[in-house]
Amino acid sequence: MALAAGGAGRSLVSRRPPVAESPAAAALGLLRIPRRGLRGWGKGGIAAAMEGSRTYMNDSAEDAVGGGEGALRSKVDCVNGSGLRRMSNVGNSSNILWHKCSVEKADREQLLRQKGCVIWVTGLSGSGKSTLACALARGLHARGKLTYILDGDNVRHGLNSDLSFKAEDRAENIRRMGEVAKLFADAGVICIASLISPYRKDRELCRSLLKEGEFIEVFMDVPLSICESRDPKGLYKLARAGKIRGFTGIDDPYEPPLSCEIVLEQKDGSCASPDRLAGRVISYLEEKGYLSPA
Ligand SMILES: Nc1ncnc2c1ncn2[C@@H]1O[C@H](COP(=O)(O)OS(=O)(=O)O)[C@@H](OP(=O)(O)O)[C@H]1O
Ligand SMILES: Nc1ncnc2c1ncn2[C@@H]1O[C@H](COP(=O)(O)OP(=O)(O)O)[C@@H](O)[C@H]1O
Repeated sequence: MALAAGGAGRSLVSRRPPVAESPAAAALGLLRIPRRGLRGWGKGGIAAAMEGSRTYMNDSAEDAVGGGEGALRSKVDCVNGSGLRRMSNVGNSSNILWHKCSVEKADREQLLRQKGCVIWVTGLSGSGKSTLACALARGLHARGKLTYILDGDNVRHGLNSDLSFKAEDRAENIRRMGEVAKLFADAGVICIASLISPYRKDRELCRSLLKEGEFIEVFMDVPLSICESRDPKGLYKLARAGKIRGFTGIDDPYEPPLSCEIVLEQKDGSCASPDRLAGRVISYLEEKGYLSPA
């Protein structure tokens, strides 16, 4: 339960032992719970401190105030900011509170004996993204690693079914995929996101959601002529006939990465098998330590 300062904050103060404010904590908008105990702080002063610092108390802070040795450690945690947190305004969401849990990414990674990350596969339609994603999932599964594929086509069947292929909808499609992929990585899963993601800035935005090294961009570097000759869904044919407008590579741009972690090149007469391509990505993961526990 998160209690807001003001009305709810005041009622908390009147029910609970009081909390002190230090200048540094005030500057950070945090409240400090003193080691020596919680007696002797006037209700009015506490309420003023809470209002002044726009600080809020969550469950763990309330538990910490409950007393005992264990609680003292929790109180120190509160000082460090794990118990007391600031309300945020994010986008159109106001007064929201990040709730932290003591079971964290590293714990899940220990359990799974791997590191959560995002393998972002980008390329033209027909470049082999989905095929690579499957080969990769198979290869990693065989090694006992937990993966999940977020395929552009598939996610457009549900979560992203409200989005078209115009530029702003593609951007939103990619942003949502990036956010979902980030959640999977946080779960400790090796998330394979496979979508055209044609615009550089949208891919960069997704990269920026993750920690350094956790976003592994794989470019399916396959010439349009090969993709078009494959045309497994007949979409290029329809696009050339003007029956699909804004088709990537035909009348909508694809911006290849300027620098990315892995380039899987396929040229006429030198197409490595999907398993071989997947093997290159697996070797990269091994080298970077993603297949071992945190
Ligand atoms: N206009 C247009 N341009 C490109 N692709 C189109 C279009 N219309 C439908 N399709 C089909 O949708 C699949 C691409 O979806 P994505 O979510 O990966 O696209 S994007 O990242 O938002 O650009 C893509 O799948 P893949 O062939 O697997 O890439 C196509 O089958
Ligand atoms: N490495 C490869 N070598 C030869 N053909 C491939 C390879 N990878 C994929 N393909 C073929 O190319 C076509 C498009 O592959 P797909 O994975 O659906 O591409 P995308 O998801 O990028 O649209 C399919 O017919 C698939 O069998």
